[in-house]
Amino acid sequence: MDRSLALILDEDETQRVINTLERADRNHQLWLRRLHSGLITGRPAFTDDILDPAAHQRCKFGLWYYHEAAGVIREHPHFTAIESLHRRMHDQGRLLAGKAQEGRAIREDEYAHFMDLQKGLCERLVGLREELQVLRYSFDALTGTLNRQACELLLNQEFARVSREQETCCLSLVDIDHFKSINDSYGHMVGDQVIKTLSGLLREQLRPYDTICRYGGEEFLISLPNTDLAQAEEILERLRREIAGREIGFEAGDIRVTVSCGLARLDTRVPLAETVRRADEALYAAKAAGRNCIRVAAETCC
Ligand SMILES: Nc1nc2c(ncn2[C@@H]2O[C@H](COP(=O)(O)OP(=O)(O)OP(=O)(O)O)[C@@H](O)[C@H]2O)c(=O)[nH]1
Repeated sequence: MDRSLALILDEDETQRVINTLERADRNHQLWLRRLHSGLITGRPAFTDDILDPAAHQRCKFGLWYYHEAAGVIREHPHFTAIESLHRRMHDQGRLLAGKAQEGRAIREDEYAHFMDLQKGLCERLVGLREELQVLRYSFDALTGTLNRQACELLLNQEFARVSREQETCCLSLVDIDHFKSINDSYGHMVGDQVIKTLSGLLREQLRPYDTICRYGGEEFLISLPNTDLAQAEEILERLRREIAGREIGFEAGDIRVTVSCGLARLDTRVPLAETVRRADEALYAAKAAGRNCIRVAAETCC
């Protein structure tokens, strides 16, 4: 899964992008059928979206690619590769159509080149669609944040990136305090709404490039890229204060919640699971210290 997609798209937006991509693909298949039909029947009546030198921009697929496709997927490697393949395929298709119209024979290698470009384009479209489908099932149904499976995938990518670029990154586990008593007092439905409201607060308070995922029932894992421990502690402290100061309004009354946070610097010298374990230990220490506070894991000693 591509990290940039996961950070920017949400579930509805992902579905919308998948729908427009599928429509563009269907339109491309229709275009391909018309071209082949003209080549095979010997009665070619090719239209402008085949013969025009700018046909790759004027065909329905081109209109999707150049005008409609959502901004975030434009950066994706599959998406950028599609441009060149689609344009070159149109160039080659125009050559084949021109020959057919003039009654000239199409060489085998000319046709094979066209089909290679079409195959490449098809592979890239399938690849992009598969990534979006994976992303579609990566969101937690209640909160709309990433689910645990997606989070583990992203964290592995983050781990590789941080190792490669020698960047600093911190992980934090954030857990609602005494959540059982909220369920017990107000019922599970209200408990669910508290979890949902908290995830909204996390998104509101954190930076767009921070990753938030629902790691367990009332527990969130946050990844803070490009952030050292002191900065991360400051961010979490602001977050903790903001949450403790908010009243969440329900029919049953206003509810205040607090959170405890365990924080650890991502250490690329040890497996990723080790950093998550240290963050979890720090969270346990925050609970033991009375809750509504942050504890920072000691650095790994090697
Ligand atoms: N409403 C709701 N409750 C959940 C969900 N997932 C887990 N829980 C409940 O969350 C509660 C967590 O309780 P504990 O692990 O004892 O923790 P706590 O009461 O928050 O206490 P501390 O973490 O020690 O402050 C359990 O009662 C779970 O049933 C969920 O998705 N919705």
